[in-house]
Amino acid sequence: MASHGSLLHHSPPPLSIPTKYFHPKHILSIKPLKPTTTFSSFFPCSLTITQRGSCSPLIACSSSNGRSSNELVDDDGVKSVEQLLEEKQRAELSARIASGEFTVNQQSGLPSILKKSLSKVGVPNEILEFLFGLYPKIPEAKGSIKAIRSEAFFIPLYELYITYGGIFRLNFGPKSFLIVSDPAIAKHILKDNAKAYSKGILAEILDFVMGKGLIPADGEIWRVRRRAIVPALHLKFVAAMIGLFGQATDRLCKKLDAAASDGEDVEMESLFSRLTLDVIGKAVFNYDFDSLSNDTGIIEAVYTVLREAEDRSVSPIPVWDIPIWKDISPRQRKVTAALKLVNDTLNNLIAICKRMVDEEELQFHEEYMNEQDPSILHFLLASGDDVSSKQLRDDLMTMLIAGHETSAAVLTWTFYLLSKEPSVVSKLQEEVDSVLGDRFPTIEDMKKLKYTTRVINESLRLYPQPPVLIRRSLENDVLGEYPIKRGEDIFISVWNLHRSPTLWEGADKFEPERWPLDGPNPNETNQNFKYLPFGGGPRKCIGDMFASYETIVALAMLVRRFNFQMAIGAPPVVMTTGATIHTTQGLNMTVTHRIKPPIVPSLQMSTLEADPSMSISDKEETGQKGQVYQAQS
Ligand code: HEM
Repeated sequence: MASHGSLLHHSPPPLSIPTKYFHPKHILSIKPLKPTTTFSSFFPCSLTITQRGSCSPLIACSSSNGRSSNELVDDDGVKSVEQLLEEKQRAELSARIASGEFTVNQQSGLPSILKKSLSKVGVPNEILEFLFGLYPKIPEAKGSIKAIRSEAFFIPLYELYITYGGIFRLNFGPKSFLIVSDPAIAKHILKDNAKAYSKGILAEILDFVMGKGLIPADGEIWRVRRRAIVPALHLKFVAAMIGLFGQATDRLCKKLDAAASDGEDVEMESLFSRLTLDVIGKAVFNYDFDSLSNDTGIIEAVYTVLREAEDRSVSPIPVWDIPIWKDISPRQRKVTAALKLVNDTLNNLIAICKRMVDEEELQFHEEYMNEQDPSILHFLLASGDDVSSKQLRDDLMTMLIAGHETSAAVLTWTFYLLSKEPSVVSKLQEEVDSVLGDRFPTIEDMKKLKYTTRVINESLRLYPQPPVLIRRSLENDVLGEYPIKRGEDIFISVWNLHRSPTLWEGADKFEPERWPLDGPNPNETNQNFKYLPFGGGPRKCIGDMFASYETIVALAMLVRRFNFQMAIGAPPVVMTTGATIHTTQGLNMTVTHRIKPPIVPSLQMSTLEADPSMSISDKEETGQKGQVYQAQS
C-alpha cells in the first residue's frame, strides 16, 4: 500500500502523484537546458534497470547504497544474463538521451520561423539574439515515454534532470508538465510565492477520498482548516504520543518474537503498514485498529480505499468518472462499499467523541488534552471548532492517509538501507543501548537519540515520501529565468533534489554521518530547499515532529531487540510508486533475537562519543546488561 505521497498526502502523497499522466501510452519530450552532461556518468549506481515480465523495465534498488555496478558480479566474477541486459539497456538509454533523441529543437516553432524571416530580410544577428534572447523558453522534451521506462516514474525524471537541468517541460500528448529539480525554484514555488500555486491535479485525484481535507484543499478552506488543526499537534500531545508509539511497537516486537523463535521470515513492509495504521488511528480519532493482531472488516475497508487512491494516481484513464462504471464494475462497487464503511465508522467516532466532550468538565486551553482520549479529534471538538461533520470527516480521513503510508514507507526503506550497512546498525544499537537500556522511550530521549535521528534524516533523503510534490500555477509567474503562464501543472521532484550529484557529495550513498550529531536537525530552511523531507512553506507537513518521533521510537525499539537481514532467496527489492515509494514484492527479512556483543569495538564508539548527553555510567551499565534484549511490556 502506499500513500501519503502520491496520493495521499503529499499529494503526491497523497501526494499523489498523478502518475496517471505518465502512462507509457503518453508522449514525452524534452529539450536541454544546458546540453549536456553524459547521462551515464551521473547515473546513480543505486538504481539499476531490471526486466520485469518480458518487456517492462523497472528500476531496482538492489544496489542503492552507492555501490558500483561491479557488484552485480557474483562470487565467481560472472555476470548474470539479467545483469548484462540491464547494463546494455542502461547504456542504450543514456546514449539516446545524450544523442538528443528526446530533445525538442530550441529553434523550432513560431519564434524560430520569425527569426529566420527577419534574418533573411537583413536584420543583423546581434539584434536578433537580443530580441529573441529576452524571452528564454523552458527546455522541452519529446518522444515516447515507453522508450524510457514504464514504472516508478520519478526515476526517468531523474535521468532527464541530469541531462536537461533544474527545470524542463514534459509533454504527454495534450498534457504538459514542468519538472522542477532546482532548490531556488522549489523555494519560490513552495514558500516565497506560495499563494500563486494550488494543489492542482492532486486535489482532483484525491477528491473521492479526502474531499476538502487539508492536503488537497486550497484557498480559504485550507486557511481555515490549517488554523484549526495545527494547534491540535501541540508539544504535550506529541509527548503523550511517544507512549503510544512505544506500545504499538512493542506489539510488533511480540509478533517478531514469535517469528524469530520459529525461524520464519517476515515481510516487513506490510508489518510497518499495520504498525503505523494502529498508531495513526489512535492518534487521530482514538480508534484502535489493532491491525497487527486482527484483520477485521474495517481494516480491509481502509486498505481498499487507500489502494484505490494509489491506483487512481497511476491510472491512464479515469474510468471511475464514468457514472455507470461505479455501478457495474465489481471493483468500484467494492470501493464504494469500503468508503461507506470507513465513513460510517468515522461519523460514529465523531458522534461518540462529541458526547464525551459534552460531558467533560475540562476547560479548553492552548495545550488542552483529555488523558483518556488525547486524540486530534477530541481536541478539535473541545476547541469548539465550528465545522461541518463532512469537513471534519474529510480532515480525519486526510490525516489517516497522510500519517499512515508515509511513516510506513520511511521505516521500510530505513530497514532496507540498514540491511546493507551493518556498521550503521552497530552504531545505532550502541546508542539505543546507552540511551534507553530496556525501557520504553520518553520525550526526553528524543533529543538524546541523535544518531538514530540521523539515520531517519538520511533515509528520508534517499527515499523521500512522497518523491514528488504537485502544484498548479494560479497566475503568471517567473521560475528562474523563465516566464510561465497561469494553469501550469508542476512537479517538484524531491527525489531529484535529494539525490542531485551537484548538490550532495556521494549523493546516492547512505551516510547518516553526513549530518553532524551536534548540528541542527536538517530541514528545508537550514538546507536551503535542497532537502525537503516534509515539504516547505505554508503547506509544510503538520505531522513532521509526530512522524519523526514515531519512526525514531520504532527504529530504536526494533534494533535493540532484533537483528534484521534480507531473507535468503527473497525477491530483489524493487521500487514502485503510488503515493509513496513501495516495494513491488515486499521487504522480506530474517529476524533473529539480538545477542549483545560482549565487547564494543572502540571504533564504533567514536561517533557516539560526540554525544555529550551520554554518560560513562550509561556505557558501563550497557556493557553489563544481559544477553538477549527484551523491551518492557
Ligand atoms: C514520515 C512521515 C511523513 C512524511 C514524510 C510527510 C511528508 C509530508 C510532505 C512532504 C508534505 C507536503 C506536501 C506538499 O507540499 O504537497 C506533507 C503535508 C501534510 N502532512 Fe505529512 N508527512 C508525514 C507524516 C504525517 C503525519 C503523521 C501527519 C498527520 C498527523 C501528516 C499530515 C500532513 C498534512 C495534513 C499535510 C498537508 C498540510 C497542508 O497542506 O497544509 N503527515 N507531509
